Amino acid sequence: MSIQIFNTMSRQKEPFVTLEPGKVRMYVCGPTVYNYIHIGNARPVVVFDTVRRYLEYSGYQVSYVSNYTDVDDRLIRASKERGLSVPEIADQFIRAYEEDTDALNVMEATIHPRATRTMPEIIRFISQLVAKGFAYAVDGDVYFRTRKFADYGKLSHQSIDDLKSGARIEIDERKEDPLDFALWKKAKPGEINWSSPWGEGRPGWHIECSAMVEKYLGDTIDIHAGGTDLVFPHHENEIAQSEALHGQTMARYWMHNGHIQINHEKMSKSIGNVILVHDLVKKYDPQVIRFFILSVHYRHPINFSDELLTDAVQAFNRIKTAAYNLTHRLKDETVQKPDHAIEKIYRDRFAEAMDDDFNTANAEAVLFDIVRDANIALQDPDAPAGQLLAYRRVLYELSDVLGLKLNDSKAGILDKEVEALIERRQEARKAKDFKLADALRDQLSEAGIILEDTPQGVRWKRADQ
Ligand SMILES: Nc1ncnc2c1ncn2[C@@H]1O[C@H](COP(=O)(O)OP(=O)(O)OP(=O)(O)O)[C@@H](O)[C@H]1O
Ligand SMILES: [Zn+2]
Repeated sequence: MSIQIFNTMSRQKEPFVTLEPGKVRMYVCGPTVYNYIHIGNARPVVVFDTVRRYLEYSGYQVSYVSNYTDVDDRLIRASKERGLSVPEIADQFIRAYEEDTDALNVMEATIHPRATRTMPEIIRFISQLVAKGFAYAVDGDVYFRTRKFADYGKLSHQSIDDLKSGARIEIDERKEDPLDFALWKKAKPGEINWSSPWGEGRPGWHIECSAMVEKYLGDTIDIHAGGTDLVFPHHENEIAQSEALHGQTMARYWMHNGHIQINHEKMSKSIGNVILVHDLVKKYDPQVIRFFILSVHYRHPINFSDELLTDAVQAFNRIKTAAYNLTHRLKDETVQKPDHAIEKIYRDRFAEAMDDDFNTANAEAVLFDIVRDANIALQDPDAPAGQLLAYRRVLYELSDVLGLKLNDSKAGILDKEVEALIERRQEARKAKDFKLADALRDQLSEAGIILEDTPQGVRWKRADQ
């Protein structure tokens, strides 16, 4: 079977066929860099990094572009509040983004363009839209003439008239039509700005992406991706701008990840219900966070809870422990030849899961199949080394495709994870949820952690120390 991708445009899975054989051009809408990223923002980063890794594993050469939106209203507001310039704020949070995504083992993008460094291309793009009659300038602003683009609404499956009646659109006297959206915004006094044929100003958010896609990947690309909140209006507007100008399909496959929610509400900076990656990595191994994000199919929502993360600690620990035990058992072996037939079984199952619209939940289940079978073999003192070596190799290989690092120099659970589990157990006891408290004690004991309740609090040690 070939790779199948669920395309938001057609609302169905389609066989993946690239524009150019063996090559993938992929663009993922990146963060607006005015704050730390939360676990919701981390989801598209991890998911599409995994898509990229799997495409490369399958033999494609991938050009992966992900932008930084480094100027917009929120950056301007943050700059005023903190008395720093917009580029200073952007630099700070680009660094923070790099740190967080490095921790999550996200591969470096082929190119990470910044909107503010793409200004000549953005201005030229807008000028060409004006020249073609798809945009008009009013008093220093420039708007896109939405109704002139006949396919508007095709990605979000809405007609222009539905949009008009349903939309929360501010009435703006200067626009010809309420559906028109800004390509260029006139600068307010003292605001950061760039010179343009329409005066000093800055670009709208949507046009940045159209210009960066065109500059770095071309008029038609293979995959365009982001969170599902970007379908409308962001991606709809990108399509309108790019297809109006180029007269050809902007992207062949549109992929959108579901949201991470808290209490069934989207995690979002504007609501304030966020859990920052920056904070979460202090409590959990970043590999566990990545494992957790991939444990659900990317299109499904995830209702975030500490409980899910502590389950992930436990589950990921089983994989690391098996990897450690295999390495330990094989360390005196001189046999170099793995049992290829065994490797193939799991590789095929893994490919079947990932070919089916990147079903990482099923792909992780294949890792657990390996762990289960390897643990059985490890119990057998006569298990052939070639078999154990195959388990070890395929476990590492497939974990690596998911971007999961199995550091087997030290088996098991990290100190900070033990502390997170203990903290949760204390909370459970305070809430008189003794069932959960006991379950957490069992979970820790399975991971080789012994708890001792003392008048000074909980002490813990490792069984093997
Ligand atoms: N709760 C979430 N779950 C999954 N993806 C999300 C979530 N919130 C934002 N995203 C995605 O994160 C990426 C970065 O977007 P951006 O920096 O513009 O965040 P944002 O939309 O401003 O976040 P917020 O909603 O918190 O303000 C986008 O692809 C967006 O779809
Ligand atoms: Zn975009």
